[in-house]
Amino acid sequence: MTKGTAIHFGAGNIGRGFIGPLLVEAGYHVIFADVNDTLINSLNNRQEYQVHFLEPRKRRPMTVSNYSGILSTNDSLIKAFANDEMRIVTTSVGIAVLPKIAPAIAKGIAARRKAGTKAALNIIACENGIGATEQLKEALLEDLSKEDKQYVEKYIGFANCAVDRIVPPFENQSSPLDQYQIEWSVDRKSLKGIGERETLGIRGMHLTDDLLGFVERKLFTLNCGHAIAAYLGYLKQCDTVFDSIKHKEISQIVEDAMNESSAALVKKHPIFTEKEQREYIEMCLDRFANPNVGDDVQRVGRDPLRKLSQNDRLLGPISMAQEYSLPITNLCYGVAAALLYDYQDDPQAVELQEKVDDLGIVGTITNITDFKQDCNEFKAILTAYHKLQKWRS
Ligand SMILES: NC(=O)c1ccc[n+]([C@@H]2O[C@H](COP(=O)([O-])OP(=O)(O)OC[C@H]3O[C@@H](n4cnc5c(N)ncnc54)[C@H](O)[C@@H]3O)[C@@H](O)[C@H]2O)c1
Ligand SMILES: O=P(O)(O)OC[C@@H](O)[C@@H](O)[C@H](O)[C@H](O)CO
Repeated sequence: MTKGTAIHFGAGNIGRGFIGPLLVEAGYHVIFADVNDTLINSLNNRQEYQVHFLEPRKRRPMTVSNYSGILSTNDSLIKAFANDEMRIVTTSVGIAVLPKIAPAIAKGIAARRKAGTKAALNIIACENGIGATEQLKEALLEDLSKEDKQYVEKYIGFANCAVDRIVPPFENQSSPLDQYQIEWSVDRKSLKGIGERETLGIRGMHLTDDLLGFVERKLFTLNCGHAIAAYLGYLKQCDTVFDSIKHKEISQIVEDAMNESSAALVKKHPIFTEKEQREYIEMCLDRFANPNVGDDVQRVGRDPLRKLSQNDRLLGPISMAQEYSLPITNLCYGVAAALLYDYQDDPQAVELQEKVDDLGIVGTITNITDFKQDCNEFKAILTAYHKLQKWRS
């Protein structure tokens, strides 16, 4: 049964491997919008692709069809917004790219209002980060007229979400995509056009009134452990997270850091019990140690400055633990390992190391973390940094 049309910005790993397939399976025609014309041409030429599951237990690949691809700069995309059948807009472009796609969405909304479309449209940014959809909304409101803003209030929902599926990179544009586990938790109260008990009819989408809990659980547990495994693995010259987690001393720090984060998380978000968090950590460790997922440490560690930002997976759990005066030693190892990340093909790693060269490590920790030099967190990061320096020598 057809449910209408969806636009998904970013036809990369998570777009084609997770969100796109769920929307197609739910009965939407999905328009993938991307800046990469080779990718768009390849999608349009193939008309279908397969998604392979990398779980240890065998599942049949899924065939994805009922989609089309369009360059995100193409004006036809704006026209597509005006269509009454257009019901959902999702993104997975990377959180820093959201301001770049905001003008196209703003133009699309203006076209929808001018066409007199009264059907609700929901926008969900599926990025790793807190409040990604909110950030997108703020960026696109700048481009809207007063009438468009009134229209937004009435007909356009902007819902934050937590999105979890490890989708490692693939070798060439036409390769099947591989994936592992699902979570797509969406803020129920921000959606438009659905009743109290309704859903958007997307299997695997979980509507919740406690979204922040799900976002922080995912970012501060899974992504936290994942990033620490990547940065420590990089120091030991590991190619993948799987290789990294085989090192006992790495897996111990990763597990202990996730435990430190969890101890604070269950206090802040009592919707999760300690037992559930223990099981969640087990599930994360199983996923990191899955030999079928060849996930490069460079993908998982990408953009270290973003990962070292205040509310992200490394400093976020430390602040949360500070609120309850809980231990943070292993989380500080994670921060220190990130500070040592010097992969030359990652522009943020290069910028980070230039900062260390300019300010020294003490100045860099101050600049990035805002911790005072005499506080325990600062000292723990500095001590860990000096210990981890020896790993690469
Ligand atoms: N891969 C995962 O395991 C995973 C899981 C959960 C969440 N995420 C999040 O999903 C987002 C995307 O991750 P990914 O791994 O799919 O990255 P990716 O690099 O594979 O895909 C990003 C896509 O966005 C496209 N893009 C870039 N700029 C664009 C623009 N201006 N307009 C339209 N498209 C543009 C790129 O061409 C690319 O195809 C990130 O925020 C990431 O944190 C990834
Ligand atoms: O996408 P990033 O750079 O925020 O984080 C890298 C990985 O930790 C991430 O992509 C995970 O694979 C994903 O979040 C799992 O759901």
